[in-house]
Amino acid sequence: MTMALRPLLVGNWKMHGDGRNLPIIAAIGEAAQRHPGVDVALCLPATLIDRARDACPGLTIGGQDCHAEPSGAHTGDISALMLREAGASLVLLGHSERRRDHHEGDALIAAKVRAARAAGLDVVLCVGETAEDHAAGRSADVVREQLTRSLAGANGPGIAIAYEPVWAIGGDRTPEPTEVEMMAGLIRDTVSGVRILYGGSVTPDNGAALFEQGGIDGFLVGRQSLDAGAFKAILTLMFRQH
Ligand SMILES: O=C[C@H](O)COP(=O)(O)O
Repeated sequence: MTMALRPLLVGNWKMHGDGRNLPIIAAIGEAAQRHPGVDVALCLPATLIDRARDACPGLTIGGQDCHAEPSGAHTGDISALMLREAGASLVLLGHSERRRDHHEGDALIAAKVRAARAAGLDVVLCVGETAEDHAAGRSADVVREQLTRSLAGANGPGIAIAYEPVWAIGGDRTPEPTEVEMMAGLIRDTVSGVRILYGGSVTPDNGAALFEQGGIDGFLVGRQSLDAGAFKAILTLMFRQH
């Protein structure tokens, strides 16, 4: 029998937000307290982590990337230990925007996963195929390979996998819930004991069907996490269905 895992809702603010947006974070923190059956996290720009931690002690705060080394001559980078010290307890790794903008490959991402776990951070590892791979019917192969190479054996409750088809991010297109369910099954068969999230253009409108039929444990939400009302609506639909 498969044990039900606690639902997890993660917001990713990407390179958005400054001190003026702390009230949004506080509103999300309050909503999270009212929905104790769902774990809620916000992955923020590093500049906001300590202020968000102070403003919302109950909310899980995450970073959006970390270096594979604990310290060193790496101008502009941030280590997992630094994120932890600032107040983060999880980190997103392998997001397709990091793979695209910084040419991150699976071996580097695996090293970052190891560094994050060694620093005591939970990890949300992002995987997903491009539009080209999707059109060619290679989604399952691509995701299986990314999982195997980027995780390098890491598994268990400190890891969540976000299935984010690259072609669904930042637009208004999502896969059918049945397609998400198939990929969630593949991920579950490849890695044990992890929570599985779907990410890519999630909204309060499409979230219910994806959550109900997608075989997932939650969402990784981009744009709609910058809008406290929309993010709370997604949280509410997960809570209702749990
Ligand atoms: O990390 C979040 C994803 O890239 C999804 O972003 P989006 O919800 O704006 O499409």
